[in-house]
Order: sequence, then C-alpha cells, then structure tokens
Amino acid sequence: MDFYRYNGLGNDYLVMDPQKTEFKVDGNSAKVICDRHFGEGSDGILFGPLFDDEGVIGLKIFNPDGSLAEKSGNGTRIFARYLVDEGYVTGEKPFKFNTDGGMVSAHVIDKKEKIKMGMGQASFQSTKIPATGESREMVNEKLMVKGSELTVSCVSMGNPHCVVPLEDISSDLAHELGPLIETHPLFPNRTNVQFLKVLDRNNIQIEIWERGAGYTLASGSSSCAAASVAVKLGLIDRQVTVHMPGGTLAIDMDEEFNVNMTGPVAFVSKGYLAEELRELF
Ligand SMILES: N[C@@H](CCC[C@H](N)C(=O)O)C(=O)O
Repeated sequence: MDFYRYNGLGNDYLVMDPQKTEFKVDGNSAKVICDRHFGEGSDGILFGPLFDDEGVIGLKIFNPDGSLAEKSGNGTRIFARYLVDEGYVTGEKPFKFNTDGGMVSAHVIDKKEKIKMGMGQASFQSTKIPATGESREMVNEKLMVKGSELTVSCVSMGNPHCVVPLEDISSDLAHELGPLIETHPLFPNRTNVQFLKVLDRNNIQIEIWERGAGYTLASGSSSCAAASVAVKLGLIDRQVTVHMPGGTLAIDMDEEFNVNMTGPVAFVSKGYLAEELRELF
C-alpha cells in the first residue's frame, strides 16, 4: 500500500509508511503527491514509522509545498491512530514517538473520537520560534502588514506560530493577511498564522493560515498555539475548546505551558500511486 488517507477535522494527511511503500518521500515527491488537482491531494504527508537504532519510532512531516514541518497536531493524532490501526502499538497504554519538533505522547482513548496528545511545551522565546531581532518573549508585538499595524504574539510548539487576536475574524481575512504574515521577514523559517477571537474564558475561535499549506479547516498545533497565547494574555482559563471551520479540539495546559490536545481522527481510504504520477518526481 502506498498511502493511507486520514483526516483530523478536515485537515487531511496521507500516511506513507516506508515498511509498506517503496517510496522514500522527499520534498519534490511530496509536492507532486499533495497537489489537489494533479496529484492525490492532501494537506501534507506523514512519512513513518521510521525506527532509530534503539527502536524509537520517528515521524517526518511534509507540507504540500514540499517543506518539512517540525510538528503537527492533527498529523500526530492521525499518526498515533495509524500506529494502532496497523498494529505497531496496541494503544492500550500511552506511547511516544519523535518528530523533528520533539517527542510527543499519545493516549488513544477512542481511536475514532478521542486521541489525547502531549504536544510539548509552548515557548514564547524569539530564538525558539525563530524570529529575527534581539532575544525576547514575543508577546503583544507590533507588526506592520499591508500598511496596517497588527498586535501579534508568537509561540513555538516545536513549529512556529504567529497569533493575531482580533474582535472579528473570517476566512477572507486569513486568505488576505495569512500569506503576508507567513512570509514576513520577521520569521526566517516562515510561520503558521492564527486569527484568534476569544468567545469566553473556555472557548476560542480561530481561522488558520498554515505555513506551506495555506488555508486549512483545522490545525492542532495552531489550536495549541492560539490557546497558549490567550492564556499568556490572561484572556482564558487553562482548559479551552478551540472552534475551527472543521470542528473543535480540546486544549489544556499546566502552569509551565505543557500543552495537551484532544480530538478525533477519521480514516478515509488507502491506495496506490499510479506509475505515471511517479514519473513526475
Ligand atoms: N496541520 C498541522 C500543522 C502542519 C505543519 C505546519 N503547516 C507547519 O509548517 O508547521 C497541525 O494540525 O498542527
């Protein structure tokens, strides 16, 4: 089998397992495969499990533009389910695997409805995100975009995020400002962008522009980032439901900003890539 298609709240990924496909996915093939019109189409590729010398499971995450993502919330939840579905782990007790953005833990409570991921610690440090300029916590910074001054807060969940709290948010706004913030010179590795509206102390709403993927219906690491920023700004409690166009995720965090994310995963299909698609990479 070349791929297994899953989604988390409409954020869809192809798991490509080196044990089951002859492909070694790279940036070039990821771009061709993820193309919605000329390829199989997806918001990214989860290439794994990759085993190190100690047998620790690793995962490489590719964006549809071919770039590597250090971490993904929906991607790691999906991968956790895949590991259970294909018998790599029983899922009876919590397990861990490695991403380029650090170790994550998975607790498969119900593989369709409720997978809880320990996503690691949120950091507001500019050097970790990374962002240019002196080393600092990136909270309530001014950012000029398209002639307007935005107030943003930035956070690393292993991957970079820039959160823009606003009274009103929309998918149009995400399409308009998202790409400009993603590629702003402040962010040498580009950034994911979240437009955040606080609904009450336990509910927030976000619109997402993902680095290397564009507008998506949901993002797990974005949910963790937006909730962390809202907590840091004192706007919400440490347990919150994040509302996105694709559905909701539950986020909670401790005093040190160690963040958990809980949500569903859906299995859609599995299949093979055509010989003539392979000829394109
Ligand atoms: N959809 C993901 C985020 C995927 C990675 C992101 N595009 C990046 O480049 O960091 C999620 O659910 O977190």
